[in-house]
Amino acid sequence: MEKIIVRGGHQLQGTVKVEGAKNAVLPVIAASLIASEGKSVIKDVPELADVYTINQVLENMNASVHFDNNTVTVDASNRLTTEAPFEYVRKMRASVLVIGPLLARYGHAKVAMPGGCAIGSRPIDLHLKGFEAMGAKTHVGNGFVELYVDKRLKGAKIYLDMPSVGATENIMMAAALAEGKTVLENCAKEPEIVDLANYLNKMGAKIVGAGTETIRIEGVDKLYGTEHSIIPDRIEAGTFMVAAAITEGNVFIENAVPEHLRSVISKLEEMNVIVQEEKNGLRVIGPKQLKATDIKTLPHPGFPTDMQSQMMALMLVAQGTSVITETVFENRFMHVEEFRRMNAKMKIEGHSVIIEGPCNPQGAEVAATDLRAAAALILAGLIADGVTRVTELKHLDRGYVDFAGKLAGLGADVERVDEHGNSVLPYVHVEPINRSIAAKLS
Ligand SMILES: CC(=O)N[C@H]1[C@@H](OP(=O)(O)OP(=O)(O)OC[C@H]2O[C@@H](n3ccc(=O)[nH]c3=O)[C@H](O)[C@@H]2O)O[C@H](CO)[C@@H](O)[C@@H]1O
Ligand SMILES: C=C(OP(=O)(O)O)C(=O)O
Repeated sequence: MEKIIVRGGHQLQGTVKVEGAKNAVLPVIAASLIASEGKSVIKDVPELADVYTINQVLENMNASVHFDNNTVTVDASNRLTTEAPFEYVRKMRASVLVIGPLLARYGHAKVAMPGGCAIGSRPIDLHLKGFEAMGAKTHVGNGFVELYVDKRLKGAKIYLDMPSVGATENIMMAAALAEGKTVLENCAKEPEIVDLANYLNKMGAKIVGAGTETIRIEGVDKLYGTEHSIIPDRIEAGTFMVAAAITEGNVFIENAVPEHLRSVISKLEEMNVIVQEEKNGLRVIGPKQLKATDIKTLPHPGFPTDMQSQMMALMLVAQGTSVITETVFENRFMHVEEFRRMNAKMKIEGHSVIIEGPCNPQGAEVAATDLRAAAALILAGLIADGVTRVTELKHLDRGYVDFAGKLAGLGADVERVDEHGNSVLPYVHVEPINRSIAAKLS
């Protein structure tokens, strides 16, 4: 079993470059299924396990997919099959994003039910309600959800009970090729929604209002392959902002987009961190003494749940009592137990965690419970006394390209090793063919 070994006590300095956003590229690749003519060329694609998974989902449906040099090319002009089996959906919930494109193009989609995961139950009822409003019939059975529509989806007025990112994306993709107009209200406003709408519009769709709470979509008859560059990953950027802050470092985070990170910047500033906007990125300077604060996770532009565990690591060493309240996912505190193994003083009360700081973090053997928890435990390791060993790196590889290598490049003592303690190449440097096989097997 591979581990990341962190020896704490190094200030981070230098420049780190942010990759394309995982949460933007997954729906964009899924949306490529909708182009019945021409190739889709997607640039600035990060080499993540999740990208390999979504590529396999598409290949399994008979689309031709090529991934090289941070560019994914999809040719979906063949006749596709319309099923996504459990082996993919189990690994990555975003696999359900193929439903919208398939249903719109073929009037049929069959996808394994995603089930719960380490951060909550994560149903897809809002996706299904949206498709049903557009005329689809839904059947759930034998672990699958199957959707049909006679002839073509019809545009509809749809109100989302909550601003779900995935439901907004799935319905927007379906509506792009539906007959007539769709008005989607109370939708998610994340930058990744805007990126997907821009991509669909380049394919020939007519979508306005993405990034606001009402999106209007005029359905078109056909969509075509196009070229698109993925926006930078605001969560990877935020994670490195915390890395700089927690180590009293001074790091330039290249490609970080300040407009995507307002809530994170504001909370870091409340904690005494200096954040400077520079050309093409953000500089973050960690203070001698961090100050406690409170955070409530919310849909964008509120504080992102995907930054919650990293901020918890920062609060361990802040002066005073901090409170984090999680409102997006029902159970995203699995990492609290792992932080406690590192001497954190934390208490869970309902949907909140109370963190008594500053503690004196101690190195320990800890297990990543989800993707962001993996990063957060490594961040805590950067300032812990002694050695921290983080296992369950399959979570980390879903969302961070060479996290250990990038931290080491900033001066951290971080190394990825195999079960014998030998240094190993990060996921990104393993030969593509082996990565692809590894993704299939894991
Ligand atoms: C690949 C991707 O982009 N993942 C992101 C996406 O996940 P995802 O799209 O799954 O997140 P959603 O915004 O849909 O989920 C938000 C909340 O709504 C609930 N819900 C959602 C859909 C539904 O049909 N019914 C329902 O009850 C979920 O259980 C959750 O409690 O947005 C999340 C919230 O910002 C991020 O943490 C994830 O990193
Ligand atoms: C929860 C996350 O992703 P996913 O929705 O793909 O599980 C995340 O990126 O932190």
